[in-house]
Amino acid sequence: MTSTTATHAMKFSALGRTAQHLSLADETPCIEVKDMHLYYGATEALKGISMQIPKKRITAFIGPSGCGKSTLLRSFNRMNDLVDGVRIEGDVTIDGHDIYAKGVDVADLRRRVGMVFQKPNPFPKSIYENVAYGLRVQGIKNKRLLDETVEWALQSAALWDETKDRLHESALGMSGGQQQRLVIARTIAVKPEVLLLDEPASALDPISTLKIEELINDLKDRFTIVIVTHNMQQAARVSDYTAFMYLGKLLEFDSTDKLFTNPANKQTEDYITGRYG
Ligand SMILES: Nc1ncnc2c1ncn2[C@@H]1O[C@H](COP(=O)(O)OP(=O)(O)OP(=O)(O)O)[C@@H](O)[C@H]1O
Repeated sequence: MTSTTATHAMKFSALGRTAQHLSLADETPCIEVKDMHLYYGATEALKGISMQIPKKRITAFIGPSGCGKSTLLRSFNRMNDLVDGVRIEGDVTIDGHDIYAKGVDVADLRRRVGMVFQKPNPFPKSIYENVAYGLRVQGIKNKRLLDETVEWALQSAALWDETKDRLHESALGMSGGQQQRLVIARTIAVKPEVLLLDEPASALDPISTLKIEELINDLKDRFTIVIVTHNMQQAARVSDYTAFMYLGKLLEFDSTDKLFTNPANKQTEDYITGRYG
């Protein structure tokens, strides 16, 4: 560690974690992005992004407002396709499959690559029907399978104990934190491979935020997780790897321990030490 980074970057104790000694070189890639450019009309929002997001790890995207974090995240399940005037160049593959290839079933892609947004968005239905929703869309009618999957998803989302006696009550009667965990349960009920989380805790109180962070940690053995967060302490607490973006570019991507304690890039260091943002 150089004297500059020892002075200015965070210390492990400040990260609230022990060192993991992870390295991207040892990981199996899940999402591979090659020289990706994304334009909203004439505005180039992503300027040649290349990265390999590791499988069954938690990767955080950090960077100042407007640097392209959400745009990059949304390109992994083609949510940007819904925006008028978007143009994309470059390649994105997930488990080796080009997700922008002709003939890709986008609905199936979005089942495999689930997404959770900042604001909890439960459907105005019962807790049970929220979680069963994706299965019903797939045509599954077997009650036992539905019951088992709903229980599994709610257990996985650390919500079963709170909901098992009120499964048929409206999801809209839950607290914001419970609603967000319900949305995560709904997303994982269809057994996706990848979970995209776009600032999933930023609308929640500190205790609900902590529960979401614990939940993300519990899920990481089963899913590849990518999380956008404004909260650097949160990135440091929950993620294995962190990508720092700035003005549409990926400036640094490394293990979270390395990026926060010994960043290679001066702009990364300025950002994580709060000099701009
Ligand atoms: N639907 C859209 N139409 C046009 N421009 C957009 C759209 N969405 C994002 N942009 C622009 O693309 C750039 C990147 O935005 P994006 O939301 O991806 O950044 P971000 O890093 O996630 O920001 P924040 O942290 O504020 O959410 C910004 O300049 C933004 O104004």
